[in-house]
Parts: sequence; structure tokens; C-alpha cells
Amino acid sequence: MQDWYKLARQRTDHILEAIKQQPFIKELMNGTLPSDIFQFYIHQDAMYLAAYKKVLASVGVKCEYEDDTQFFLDSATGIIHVENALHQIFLKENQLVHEPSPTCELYTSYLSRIVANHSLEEALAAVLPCFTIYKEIGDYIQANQTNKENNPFQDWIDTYGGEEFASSVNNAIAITNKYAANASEEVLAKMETAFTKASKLEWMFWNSAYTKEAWKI
Ligand SMILES: Cc1ncc(CO)c(N)n1
Repeated sequence: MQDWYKLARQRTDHILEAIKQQPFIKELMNGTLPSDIFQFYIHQDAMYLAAYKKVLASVGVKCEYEDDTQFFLDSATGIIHVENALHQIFLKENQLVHEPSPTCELYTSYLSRIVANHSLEEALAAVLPCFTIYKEIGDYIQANQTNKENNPFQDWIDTYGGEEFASSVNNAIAITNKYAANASEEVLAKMETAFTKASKLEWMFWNSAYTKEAWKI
């Protein structure tokens, strides 16, 4: 499988299209997303990223080649910078929420489990939508918005639509493709399942922010 990502991207296109149609994304793009919803999202995302950082470091440890290990360790460190930058702008201290929503818990637990107990190939496929979907959504918003001068969420949009993130995303894709090139049919099927599931969890994460998802009891 030479270009594994291309096929996985095609097969999950409906999920990406559904994300673009979400009110969270539409209102983020036109700048009308209510601030309580964005605050809820930023808080949940802070908890998500804290877990994701550890997941990326573990993926790095599992990699066979030194450059790949370095890439994932650098990405984990990069998250600290992104977190700090975005949170300094957006995080309002007086509204701190410490409990992860069910979806945040589900997504981070899922990734941790795959990385801890499954193959490197599956782990790479599971962490990839976090890179690629944010890149696609950042680019989509930048290409379609008409309010770059006065969108209150522009710093967030530019973080993921920017060039720096693009090179990191391309590297993550290239590494995943490299391991997929030598994977058996059985492993490839598991990779696709993991990529699809993580893509759905990205959809759920934005949806859960928009509805300010809470524990049912
Ligand atoms: C839920 C989620 N997925 C991906 C990213 C991109 O790093 C993020 N910040 N949050």
C-alpha cells in the first residue's frame, strides 16, 4: 500500500464533509460561535491535548527509526507551545472546568488504549486524524471566510490553517504511509478501522462542545 493515507482519506470523506456542516464549524467560521461554547471547547481541548501529548510521546517510543521517534517527540513538545499560545488568548481562568466530558474521555481513552496495547501501525493510524482533520478544517475555514479582519477566533483558525502545522501534518502522513507500505492486509484493515474511528471521534468532539455535553448522572 504505497499511499495509504490517500485511500483512508477518500473512504472517510463523508466524515470530513459532515464536520464542515456542523454548526460549531460554521459559527467558528463566521465568528458568531457563542463564547460559552468556545470556552467549553477550549477547556475540553486543554484536557484532550494533555492526554494526546502523552499518546504522541508513546507513539514516538514505539517507532523503529530515530527520525520518526524525534518527529513524534517534537510534536508532543509542539503541543505545549500551541496550548500555551491558544490558552493565553482564549482561556478564561474563572470558568475552569476540570472534568473531561464523556466524549473527551472516550477519545483520549481510545487513543491511549490503542497505543498501549496494539501495533505501531494501528497507533499511527489512530493519531493521524488529529493532524489531518484539523489541517483540513483550518484550510477550509481560511479559504471560505470573509471576515479575517474581525473574526474573534482568527488566532485559533490560523494555528491550524498555517504553514507550520502543514509541514508537521505532511510528516505524520509520510511516516504512516511508510509503515503501511510494509503492512499485511490484516494490519491494513485494522489501520483503516482506527483511522475511521478517530475521525468519527473528531466529529463527536466538536458536537459535544456545541451541546456542552455532560455526564448523564
Ligand atoms: C480534539 C482535537 N483534535 C485535534 C487537535 C489538533 O491538535 C486538537 N487540538 N483537538
